[in-house]
Amino acid sequence: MSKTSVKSPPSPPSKVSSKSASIVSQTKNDSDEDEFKTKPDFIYGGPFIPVEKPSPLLGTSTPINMPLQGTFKKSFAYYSLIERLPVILTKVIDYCSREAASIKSSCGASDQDLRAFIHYVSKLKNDLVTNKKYDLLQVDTPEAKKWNEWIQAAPNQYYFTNTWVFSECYVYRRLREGCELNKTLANFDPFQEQKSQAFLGTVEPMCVVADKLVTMLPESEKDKRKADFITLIKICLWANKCDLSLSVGNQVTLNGNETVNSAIMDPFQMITDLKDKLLVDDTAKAADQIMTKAENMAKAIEGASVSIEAPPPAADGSEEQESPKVPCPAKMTIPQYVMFDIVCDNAGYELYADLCLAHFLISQKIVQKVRFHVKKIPWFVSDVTPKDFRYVIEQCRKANFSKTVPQAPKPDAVEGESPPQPVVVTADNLRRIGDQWAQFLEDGTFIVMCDDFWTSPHIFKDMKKYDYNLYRKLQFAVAVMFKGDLNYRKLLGERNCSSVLGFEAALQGFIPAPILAVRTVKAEIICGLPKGKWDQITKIDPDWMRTGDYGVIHFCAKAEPLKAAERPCPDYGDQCKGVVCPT
Ligand SMILES: O=P(O)(O)OC[C@@]1(O)O[C@H](CO)[C@@H](O)[C@@H]1O
Repeated sequence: MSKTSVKSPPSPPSKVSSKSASIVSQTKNDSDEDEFKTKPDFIYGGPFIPVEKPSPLLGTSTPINMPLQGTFKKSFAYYSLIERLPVILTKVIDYCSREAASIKSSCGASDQDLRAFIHYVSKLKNDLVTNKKYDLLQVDTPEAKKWNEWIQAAPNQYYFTNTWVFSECYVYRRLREGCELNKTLANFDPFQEQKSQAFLGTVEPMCVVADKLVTMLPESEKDKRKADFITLIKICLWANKCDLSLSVGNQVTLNGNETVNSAIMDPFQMITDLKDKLLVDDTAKAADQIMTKAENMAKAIEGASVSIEAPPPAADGSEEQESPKVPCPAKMTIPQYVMFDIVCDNAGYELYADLCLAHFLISQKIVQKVRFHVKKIPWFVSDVTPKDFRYVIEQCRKANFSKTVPQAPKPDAVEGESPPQPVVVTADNLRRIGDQWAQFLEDGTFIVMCDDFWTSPHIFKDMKKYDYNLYRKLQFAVAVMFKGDLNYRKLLGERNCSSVLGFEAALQGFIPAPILAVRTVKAEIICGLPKGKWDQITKIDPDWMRTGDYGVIHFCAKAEPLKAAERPCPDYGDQCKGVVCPT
């Protein structure tokens, strides 16, 4: 393991690609790529002599066991900070200038409001590319105060030399602050338009999936149920290719941006086609163990509800009964429902795939509820917010699509045999399942949650420390599925662990419930590979970890047992009326 120091002094990053050079050159004119010449802050009476400071950046990739950070110039973290994130911010500025009229009218914002926002984002971008020290947040909310505490407690408060995940999350949090500081823009989502466009570009595969999903919904026998469960997890996996932050806001299609009018875009075919790109496949284990655990949990809940929900008649024999008992979440050791949790990633087609899996789990009566964890604020361009969640369901309900693809005659067709029927894809089933999802949302079968923790910079092994309540909530789930690359990085602690390290060890103790990690590989961090696999793929394509072309599905069945909580329940606190609560 390298002993590289990560607490280096700040300096502007030294190397930029041609694409982002213009961004950096606004504030930087270093001619030497590897040395930084900076001006001293002030010299009494003397000339301003360039002073050589050692570069805090290193011309290497991330050493094993080091945190991912912009310090390492051959890493994707560095590339992302110097190239992707500035382009994403530039696109926000361009969008606000181009669409100023419509933004102003939909938000009720003035010219001045929008100008102030653009100015804020420009400064943010400039601070990022010149590796300035983080500014504290200015808004006065409890959540912003916490952010300021985290910033001040960070061992390194500079964009390139702090961990990549902290700097990226900080940028998206600041982008939000740019809106919060202007009342009229408080609900403005600068990525809304990109997300809507992305949705509309994937209606065809949605229709194909809907047509198949409806055949998977009627309660089926065990083997078919397991096979369908596995298929839907894989649909969820490859849906993670649709990520607008990786493409810096450009639209992505499932089949690599190819527009093929002569064929149907079939996500089920993709599962077969990409079989060799799935590097870890724990789906069979996950399906078996989740179904068994869910069954056992359902029995335990049934047993417990007899004793909790049916209080004995009043002692004096009167009709009056005690009020229904509410189990205290802090003391509860058996959940109230069999629940499957999804920590969502991208909106649009990826969320659609998650909803299909959720629908299947409910229809097969494997679980009783599905909780979707989404982001409270716009995040990493395409991450799901509560508004995006409603949008996807509403769009499915009113989708309109029809495509007919003639089929080529079979090569061995005999004379006079009628040609094969054309394949017709419509949105009929898509609308049906959309209606059902709206109903699930209304009756509480689907629950949307947006805890602040998901938009914090913390890795998941620290969840207990920073948000014990959320950790406790996750413990009630039969399993938690974490979607996407960013969640994967947070699961593995944003550390470049050995690629052969087992998934359970890589989680570093974060196992509130059995964990299913479903992610296409878009950053240089991975675990659970067979020995030699990493070298083998790297020889074929040195950039394979940045493309999203490969995938992993890990499952860790082991979980921390659900015991009475160490702390009082924050939901009820002093007002607790729970049967098991001692107060
Ligand atoms: O979480 P997702 O949508 O699968 O991927 C997010 C992503 O595109 O952005 C992050 C860096 O900006 C990386 O983790 C990854 O490349």
